[in-house]
Amino acid sequence: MTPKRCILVVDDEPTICWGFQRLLSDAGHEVLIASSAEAALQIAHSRPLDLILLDVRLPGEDGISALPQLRQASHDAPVIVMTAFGDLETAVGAVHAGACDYLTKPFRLEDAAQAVEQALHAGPPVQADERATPAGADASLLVGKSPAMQQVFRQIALVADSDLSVLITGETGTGKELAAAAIHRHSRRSDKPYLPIAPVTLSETVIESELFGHVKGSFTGADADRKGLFELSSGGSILLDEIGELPLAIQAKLLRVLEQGEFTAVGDVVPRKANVRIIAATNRDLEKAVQQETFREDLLYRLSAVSIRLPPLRHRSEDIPMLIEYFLSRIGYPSAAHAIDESVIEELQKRPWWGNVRELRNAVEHASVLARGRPLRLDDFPEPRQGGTLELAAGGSLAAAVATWTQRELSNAPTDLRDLNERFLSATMPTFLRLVVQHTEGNRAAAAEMLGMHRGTLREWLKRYPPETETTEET
Ligand SMILES: Nc1ncnc2c1ncn2[C@@H]1O[C@H](COP(=O)(O)OP(=O)(O)OP(=O)(O)O)[C@@H](O)[C@H]1O
Repeated sequence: MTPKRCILVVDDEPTICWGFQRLLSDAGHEVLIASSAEAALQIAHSRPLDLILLDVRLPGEDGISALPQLRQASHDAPVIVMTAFGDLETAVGAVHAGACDYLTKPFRLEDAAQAVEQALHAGPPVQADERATPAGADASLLVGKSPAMQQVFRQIALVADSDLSVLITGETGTGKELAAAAIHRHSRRSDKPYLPIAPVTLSETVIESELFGHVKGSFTGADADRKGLFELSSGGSILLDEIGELPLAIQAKLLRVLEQGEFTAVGDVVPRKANVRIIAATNRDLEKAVQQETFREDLLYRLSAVSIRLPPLRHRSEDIPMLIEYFLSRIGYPSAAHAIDESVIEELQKRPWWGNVRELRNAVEHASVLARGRPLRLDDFPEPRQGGTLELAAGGSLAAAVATWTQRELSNAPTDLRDLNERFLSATMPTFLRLVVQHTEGNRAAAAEMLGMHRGTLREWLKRYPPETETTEET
């Protein structure tokens, strides 16, 4: 059992203070309460503290700006910051100012108790970071206020400054690439290169040379030495998107980078040092890929030292109003904050958004073109992606189904039909591709051959129109 410690709770909400008082004194600790940063500072100056739980919103000085003084006055006692409605910038700001953890309200008491125990047992306190938190460039903001996104912000903030590799998982369009960029932006490597790369778009032979470079004469056409991405991003971070699609031979080389911090360029014998933080992203179930022997278990183990899961939009529909406003203001829509009625938002919140935030962004942009500055109506929005199917009535022909779909779309969108082709493909391709790949028992190479296309093209299509069920990698 932890020896008795002195814990200061700084919050102006009596219920929170009361909750902590009970929880922590039941665990045998002494609990002090302060309802403002100023009062907390007085206490910190007057007696030794083992831990501070600090709210962000306080009546006078706010928690984040008081944090450095509080740490100084308490001789670097660990601080856990608490906030309602934190965004990523607040979470990162708290960690940079020296917080050891970050709790978003409302939190479960068990989670708070766990954070307290971890903080009390943690090693030497983190040093405050002098860097100002860089404000995210508009298009790189990770927007959300749902508890699930708050967890994501917390994880990003806690992991950003370390050099650990991070695995980001989540369905297509959930913001994995944005999360990876945010990790780099808030890390100590932020002034060094950040190179996102999706090996899936490259042919297998090119991937190795792209990642690790090659020496002159190592293959036909290699008429000069060429640096790979690992060298070009030296000191920075690399995002390996669609990591689940990486060929096994390259997986082995990547494992070497992770384990030994070195790699060898194609055609070279001398190993080179890698100073790159690896962030990987996937929408595939890598555990399943390990079972199917298309992904190395040791690599998965290595990559997922920290893993962040981005929740699908349908599980956090409370983020939809904020995201709509954000996308509207990004395109400069007039009165973005009031451009859409509550009842329309409620209808949009009921949709499944299989393409997640990307689908929502496209839908908002589509609706804004139709609405031309007036408030957005539900019929300005494209039809939801119905898991990608065209409904074929019993006995009906494919042509009849296509005709019904097309007529409906044409009448729904009287003024803007620029993305009609894309919507047709989104409605049909996921089913088409799923059945073709199922037919070849998951063998994408065979599926590509059957369709008379390059494997890379099929990969692109599968990425763009993901089938609803998983397929296995080519053999
Ligand atoms: N939380 C968010 N806030 C703002 N924009 C978002 C958010 N999540 C996603 N987006 C936007 O949605 C689009 C898709 O995001 P992103 O490319 O990061 O998704 P992804 O999960 O990497 O998708 P994929 O697996 O298909 O590569 C981008 O335009 C991105 O800006």
